[in-house]
Amino acid sequence: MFTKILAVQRDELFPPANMSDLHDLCKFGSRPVKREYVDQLKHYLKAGIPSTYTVEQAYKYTNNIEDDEESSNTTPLHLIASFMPEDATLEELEVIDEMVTILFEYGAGWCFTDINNETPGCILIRRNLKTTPIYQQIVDAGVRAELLLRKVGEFDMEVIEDTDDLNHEQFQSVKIEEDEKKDDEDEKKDEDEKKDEDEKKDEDEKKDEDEKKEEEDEETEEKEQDVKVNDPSDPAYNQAAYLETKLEYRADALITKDAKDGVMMSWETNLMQKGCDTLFQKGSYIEPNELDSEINVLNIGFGMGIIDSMIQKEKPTKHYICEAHPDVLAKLKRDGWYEKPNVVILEGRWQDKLSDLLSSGSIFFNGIYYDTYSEHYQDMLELFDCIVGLLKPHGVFSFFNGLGADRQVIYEVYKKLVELDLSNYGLNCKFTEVNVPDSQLKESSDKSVWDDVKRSYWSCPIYYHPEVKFIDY
Ligand SMILES: C[S@@+](CC[C@H](N)C(=O)[O-])C[C@H]1O[C@@H](n2cnc3c(N)ncnc32)[C@H](O)[C@@H]1O
Repeated sequence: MFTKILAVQRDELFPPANMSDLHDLCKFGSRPVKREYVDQLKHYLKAGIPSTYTVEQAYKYTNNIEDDEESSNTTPLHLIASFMPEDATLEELEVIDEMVTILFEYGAGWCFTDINNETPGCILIRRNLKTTPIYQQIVDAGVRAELLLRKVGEFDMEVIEDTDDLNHEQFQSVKIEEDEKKDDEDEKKDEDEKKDEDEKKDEDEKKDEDEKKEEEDEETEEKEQDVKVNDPSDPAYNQAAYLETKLEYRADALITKDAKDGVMMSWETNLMQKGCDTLFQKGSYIEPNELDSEINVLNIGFGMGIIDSMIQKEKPTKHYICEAHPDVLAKLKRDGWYEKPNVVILEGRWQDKLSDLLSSGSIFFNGIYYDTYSEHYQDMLELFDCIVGLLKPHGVFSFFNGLGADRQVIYEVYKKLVELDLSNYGLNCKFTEVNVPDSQLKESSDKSVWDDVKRSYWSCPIYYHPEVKFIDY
C-alpha cells in the first residue's frame, strides 16, 4: 500500500518523459526558476534522454522525417543560453548554474554550433551574459574537453556519440523510476514486461535499420576520408603545403598568392609593439642590462618583418630570426637583413633549427617571440620544450596570441589552456588586455581590414597579450 502511494505521488511529480520535455524545461517557461528545475532535469537525463538531444532531432521525430543528416544543432545548452532570463535573480542563477553542471556531467557539448553558427557561449556573449557563472562553466568545460581530446588522440580512443540509435518510443512509454526504485518492485515488473515486448517488436525493425545504417556508415566513412584527404592539403593548416605555396607581399599584408589568405597583416603593428616592449621588459622594474651585458633576442617567424624592425631599434647584442618560407627568406635578402651586423638568420623551420641552438649550448635569450603561420597548438606545446632550454632565467617569452581567435569563447578556452600548459613547464603567463578596434574585426559592419582577405583569423574585441616568465621571476 505504502509503495503504491509513493508511486502515484512520484508519477505526478515526474510524468513519463517525452524527449522534447527536456527542451521545454530549458526554456524556463515558468518563473521563478526554482530547484524543481534541477530535479526535473536530473529526472529526464536519468531516464536516458541524451544531454545533447537537439530541437531538430525532436522536430524530425514529431514530423516523421526520416533523415539522419546532421542539420543544425540546437542542444539543451543552446536553449539555456538563449532563454536564461536576463533579470535572473541570484537564486535563479544558482539553479541554472547547477543545471549546466548537470548537463556537462551527462556529456553536453560546449562547442556545438546551432543554425546561426553560434555555440552556447557565443549566445551568452551576444546577450551580454558573459559575466555569469554559466559562461565560465562553458569555458572550463572547453578546457577539460581539449585536455581530454589530447588524451584521446594520444591513446587512439574511440568517441561514441550518445545520440546514435535514439529510441523515442522508449522514452515516451517508459515510466521512469527514481532513487526509490527498490520500493517499486510491482511496478517495475510490469514495466519490464512491457519493455521486453517493445524490445521484441523493435528487434525486427532494428535489424532492418542496422543494415541500412551500416550502408550509410560506409558512405559517411568514405566521405570523411575524402575530407581528410582534402583538408591536409590546405596551406593554412599544413606546413608542408604552406612552405610550397607562393606568397605575395602587399603594402599592408602578406598573403598566400592563390587563396588570398592573410599570413600577416599590418593591423597587428601595435600588437607587435607590445610584443617587442615585452621582449625588452620595457616598464619592468628590472632593466635587463642591469642583469647581463649581452641582450639576445630570438624571433620565430619574420612575415612582414614588423616586430624585427622594432627589435632592431632596441639594438640587441644578437638578434636571431628563424624563418622557414623561401619567399620570406628572399625578402629578407632583398631588404638587407643578412648584412646587419647583429642579425643571425636561421633558415628553416624552428623545429629543425632550434634543436641545433639548444645542443650548441652557447646562446641564451633575454627574449623569445613566436608568431608563425599554419601551425597548431600542438606545435606550440612542442616549442615550450625549446623555450625552457633557450631562455635565460630572467628571460621572457611572448607570442602572437591568435589561439582560437576566430571565435571569442574558444579564444578564452585557449587562454586558460595555454596558462595551464605553460605552468607545467614552470612558466607563468600573465595576460594584458588590448582593445581591438572594430575595423579589425571580421564582423565589422563598416570597412574592415578583412575586406580583401578571403579567410580571417580574428574576430575578438579584446586581444590577450601574453608575457611568459619562469615562475620564480
Ligand atoms: C604571421 S607571420 C610573422 C609576422 C611577424 N611577427 C611580423 O611582425 O611581421 C608568420 C611567419 O612565420 C613563418 N613560419 C611559419 N612556420 C614556420 C616555422 N615552422 N618555422 C619558422 N618560420 C615559420 C612564415 O613563413 C611567416 O613568415
